[in-house]
Amino acid sequence: MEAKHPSESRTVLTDLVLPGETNQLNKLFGGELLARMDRAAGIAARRHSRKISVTASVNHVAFNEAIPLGSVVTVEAMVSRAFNTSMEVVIDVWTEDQENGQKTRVNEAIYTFVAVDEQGKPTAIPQIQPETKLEQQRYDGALRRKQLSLVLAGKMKPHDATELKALFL
Ligand SMILES: CC(=O)SCCNC(=O)CCNC(=O)[C@H](O)C(C)(C)COP(=O)(O)OP(=O)(O)OC[C@H]1O[C@@H](n2cnc3c(N)ncnc32)[C@H](O)[C@@H]1OP(=O)(O)O
Repeated sequence: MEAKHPSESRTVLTDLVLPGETNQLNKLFGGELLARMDRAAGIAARRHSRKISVTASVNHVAFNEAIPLGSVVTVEAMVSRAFNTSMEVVIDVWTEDQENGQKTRVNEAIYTFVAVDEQGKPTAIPQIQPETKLEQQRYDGALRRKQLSLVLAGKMKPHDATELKALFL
């Protein structure tokens, strides 16, 4: 399988924050944002793998800034690294000043998707070749994050997490 670039999976969803999607403070519900991020990340994973792709893990979410009612919110997702059957997808969330168009990065998240066949069995995917400096940084950190996620899920022994150990030794 030929390697692909992160930009080939780039997925951008832009939508408003409507009244039914906010809490008592008129800010966007965290769960609504998680759903938007999952949708964008799922499309990005499918664009990379061209296979059915399921969410295996939400590895990191930071709600850095609340998003007010009426905001224009852009969710941008891109595969940062592909392993055998799994992919790390990095998601950036932006709001847009509707007067001057200036964008502010308000949230970020990292999800893991797994490509599966019609029976739900994990299946091989193309590798990825980063092109930009940011893509290279995200690629380089992805194995460490994968190992952390697997250790936390009880699917890897801490002793086997070589990348994680390298941080401390
Ligand atoms: C788009 C959606 O929202 S889909 C709906 C929500 N998601 C789901 O319903 C998924 C339900 N879960 C599943 O179907 C299964 O658990 C799967 C397909 C995700 C994984 O199946 P498993 O039997 O655990 O497969 P397996 O152990 O072979 O792991 C497959 C890959 O996922 C990786 N993986 C599994 N769990 C995790 C985790 N918690 N964190 C990071 N990576 C993980 C493995 O390391 C492996 O990666 P690799 O092949 O690239 O090295």
